[in-house]
Amino acid sequence: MHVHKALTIAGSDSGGGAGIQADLKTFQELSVFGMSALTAITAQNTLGVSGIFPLSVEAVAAQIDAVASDLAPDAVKTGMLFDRGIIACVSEKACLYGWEKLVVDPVMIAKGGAPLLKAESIDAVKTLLLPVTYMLTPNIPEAEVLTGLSLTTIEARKEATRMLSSFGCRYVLLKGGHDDCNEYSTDLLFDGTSFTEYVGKRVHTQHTHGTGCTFSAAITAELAWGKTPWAAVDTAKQFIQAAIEQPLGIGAGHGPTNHWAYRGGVRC
Ligand SMILES: Nc1ncnc2c1ncn2[C@@H]1O[C@H](COP(=O)(O)OP(=O)(O)O)[C@@H](O)[C@H]1O
Ligand SMILES: Cc1ncc(COP(=O)(O)OP(=O)(O)O)c(N)n1
Repeated sequence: MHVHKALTIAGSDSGGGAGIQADLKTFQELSVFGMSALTAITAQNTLGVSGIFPLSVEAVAAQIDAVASDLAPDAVKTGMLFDRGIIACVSEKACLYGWEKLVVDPVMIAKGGAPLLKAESIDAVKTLLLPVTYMLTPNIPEAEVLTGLSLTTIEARKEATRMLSSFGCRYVLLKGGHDDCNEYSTDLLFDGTSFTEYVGKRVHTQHTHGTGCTFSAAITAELAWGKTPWAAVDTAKQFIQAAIEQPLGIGAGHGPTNHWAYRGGVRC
């Protein structure tokens, strides 16, 4: 049996809906062996983030080295990286270990407003991380911060993906979840030449905590299986659509998505 393996470098969400927890649940659901390097611990639930405790660069580097030197991930993803030191460390390790399939979800701000990336580190994302990125998966506000453009039209979004691609990443997937007034939630994949749209019916729900983490983890899992970027995004889109359409309804605030839904639902 060939075991497909993926590594997530991200923060812990104690509430289990986003971060490392969402990534590992998604890997498991897609039959990928999940491994992790924690960047920070957050005290978090469906009502918001009440504490952030970053780990040292040494701690992050040691986890990555332990995994990469022995377990050779087929694909790697990043989530909350918090500061420039951790971004620089991930960039160095990507070069050192020759990661070809590095998915970067440029997590900046949690839905409740808590900053998960220091504002002064945004430049490091562009200069250190994007040149080693295989697929970048920004949401609309993150793409606006990275490009300085206002992304209210489809033409502006295409322009933003072109600009992001010029920073060095191979593929850019601009997510449409924040396009709230639209009946559909459409994601745009740019391969350096052409665009592919992934369209999902918008679900009117407050249970969207961790959508970005779950979506990028599903893409990473499919890449670990050796799927093309287009096929990986297609499966991930089905995964996240099911996870949003069949919420668990737990917690008093923005509840998590349902990581069991794509596979057929929760055990009763
Ligand atoms: N309400 C929704 N209905 C359907 N799909 C959604 C909804 N919200 C987000 N998505 C999808 O979830 C994925 C994550 O997108 P998004 O929520 O924009 O990311 P993030 O969590 O990083 O802000 C995308 O495929 C997006 O289209
Ligand atoms: C530890 C941690 N990492 C990332 C996020 C953000 O996740 P995301 O998928 O963008 O979901 P929302 O925060 O937007 O619901 C997080 N909250 N915590």
